[in-house]
Amino acid sequence: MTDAATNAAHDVGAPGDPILVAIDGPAGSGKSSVSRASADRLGFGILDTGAAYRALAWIALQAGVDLDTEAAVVQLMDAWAFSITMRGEQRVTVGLAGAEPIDATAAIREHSVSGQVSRVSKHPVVRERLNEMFRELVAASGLPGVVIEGRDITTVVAPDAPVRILMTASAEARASRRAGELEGLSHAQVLADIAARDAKDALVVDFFNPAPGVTLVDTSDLNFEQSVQTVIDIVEAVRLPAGKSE
Ligand SMILES: Nc1ncnc2c1ncn2[C@@H]1O[C@H](COP(=O)(O)OP(=O)(O)O)[C@@H](O)[C@H]1O
Ligand SMILES: Nc1ccn([C@@H]2O[C@H](COP(=O)(O)OP(=O)(O)O)[C@@H](O)[C@H]2O)c(=O)n1
Repeated sequence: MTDAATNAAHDVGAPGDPILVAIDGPAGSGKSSVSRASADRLGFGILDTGAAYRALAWIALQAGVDLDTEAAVVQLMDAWAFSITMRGEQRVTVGLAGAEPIDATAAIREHSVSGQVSRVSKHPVVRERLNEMFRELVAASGLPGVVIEGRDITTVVAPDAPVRILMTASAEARASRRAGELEGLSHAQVLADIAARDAKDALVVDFFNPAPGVTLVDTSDLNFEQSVQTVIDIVEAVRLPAGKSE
C-alpha cells in the first residue's frame, strides 16, 4: 500500500479530506441505491466498490482468466484500467493494456456476472489491491464527502470513517427488491441466488453483524425514502453534533 493510500484511510477528518460515510450490507439491502440518493442530497460523491469487483470478474471472464486462481487474477489487475464515476449517473469502463476501454456499466450487472463475482472477491491479494485503489480514488476525488459502500468498508477499507453503517433487510425483502429488477427470474430463484452469494461472500467478511461502533440500519420495514432519510439523519448528527451550528 502506498503512503498516500494509507493516509487517505487514516487521516479522515483532516482538512481537505472528504468526509467518509462507510456503508456495508448484504445483496439487496438497499446500500447502492440508498447510498446514491443520500450522496446526491448531501452533495457528496459515491464509490460503489461492488462495481469494481463486478468489473474485475467481468474482464476476467472476457479474457478467459481462471477466476479461482488468485495469481492469474492479480496478473490481470496489473494490466487492467478501471474507471468509475463518483457523481451523477454511474458509468464504469474497463480496459486491458493497449486496448480501448469498454463501457461495462450494464454488463457488470448481468445475472451471469453476479453469480461469478465471489470467485474473484475471495482472494486476499485481490482485496488488498482493490482496497488500495478505493482509498486512492477517494483521496483524489476532490469531493467534500464520499459515501463508500460494499461489504468490508466499515471494517477494513475505512474503519476510521466518522459515519459507519451496516444496512440490512430480511432475506425476503431483499429478494423481492431484486426480483423486481431481474426479468424472467422468480422470487424463489432470486432468493436462492442471493442467499448463495451472501453465504460465499460471508466466508471472507462479516457483513451481517455490525462491528463495534457501526450503526445498524434495518430497511426491511422502511420504504426507499425512509431509508435515505435515516442515512442522512445519521450523517447530519455527526456533521452537526448537538449544540453546534455550521
Ligand atoms: N428501503 C427500500 N424499500 C424498498 N425498495 C428499496 C429500498 N432500498 C432499496 N430498494 C430497491 O431495492 C433494489 C435493490 O437495492 P440496491 O440498492 O441495489 O441494493 P444493494 O446495493 O444492497 O444490493 C433497488 O431496486 C432499490 O431501488
Ligand atoms: N466491498 C466489497 C464489495 C463487493 N464485494 C463483492 O462484489 C460482489 C458484488 O457486490 P455488489 O455490492 O455489487 O452486490 P449487490 O449487493 O449490489 O448485489 C459481492 O457479491 C462480493 O462478492 C466484496 O467482496 N467486497
